[in-house]
Amino acid sequence: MSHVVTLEAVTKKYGELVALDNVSLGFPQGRFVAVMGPSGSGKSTLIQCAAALDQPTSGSVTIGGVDVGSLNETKRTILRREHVGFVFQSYNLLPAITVEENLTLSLRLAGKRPDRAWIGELVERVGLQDRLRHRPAELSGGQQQRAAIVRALAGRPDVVFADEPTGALDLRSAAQVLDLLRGLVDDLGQTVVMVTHDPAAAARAHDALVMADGKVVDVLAEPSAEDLAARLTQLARGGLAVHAVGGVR
Ligand SMILES: Nc1ncnc2c1ncn2[C@@H]1O[C@H](COP(=O)(O)OP(=O)(O)OP(=O)(O)O)[C@@H](O)[C@H]1O
Repeated sequence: MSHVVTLEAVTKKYGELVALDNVSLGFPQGRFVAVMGPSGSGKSTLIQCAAALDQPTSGSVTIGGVDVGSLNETKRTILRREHVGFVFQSYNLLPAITVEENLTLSLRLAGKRPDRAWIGELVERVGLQDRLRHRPAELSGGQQQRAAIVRALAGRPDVVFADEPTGALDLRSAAQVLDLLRGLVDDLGQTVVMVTHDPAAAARAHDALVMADGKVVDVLAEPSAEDLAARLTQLARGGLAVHAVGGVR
């Protein structure tokens, strides 16, 4: 199985605090991977390092075959722009421009010509054809998040990192966003890595990676919400038994 992003022995320290502790894993091409774990377990730090937003203290990260540690800041920015898409809990659409302009802004700033046919296909997939000329504030939260997903995919990234993408949404909108992410993986072969606190959301992923104390302590293939909730409860009580490893190395 080829990996879009690989971490080898990645450690991230903040002073004495070890936020990531010698983590080695790969995010496989065309899989939807959820990252779960108690607060402070290192989920955000893992994603920040895996997405080249932050540098590990030691170890290496490879994105699309490129060793991130070998790049200077400018080249890292270009690597992120060309290979990585981001979806945030708070959508992060610019309020003063239309939805359509938001979808292509970062491509245009990078001097790229947006692929209109591809973006049109994505817009249709997320059902926002009649919302393109509106400002983001005129859309519901679910619609704004669906627009943010189109924006993340507009440049055909190798991997999309989604940080609590359903955290601000009601149940129905959250389900639509999760269906959409899963469909992008199953139908288009997109690779998606999603941080979530919600076992039901993580259960829509192919694999769920469970973190505790800066380590990956479980990888559950085709996880159920019940199994994940039980595992998180166990971790909250201090249990660290290591379970069988599935599709994510
Ligand atoms: N910039 C920073 N400076 C100092 N400590 C940090 C910094 N960022 C994270 N940490 C610490 O590193 C550890 C891991 O934090 P991280 O944000 O990765 O956890 P998390 O699992 O994403 O938590 P949450 O679910 O609450 O968002 C925590 O102890 C946190 O306090």
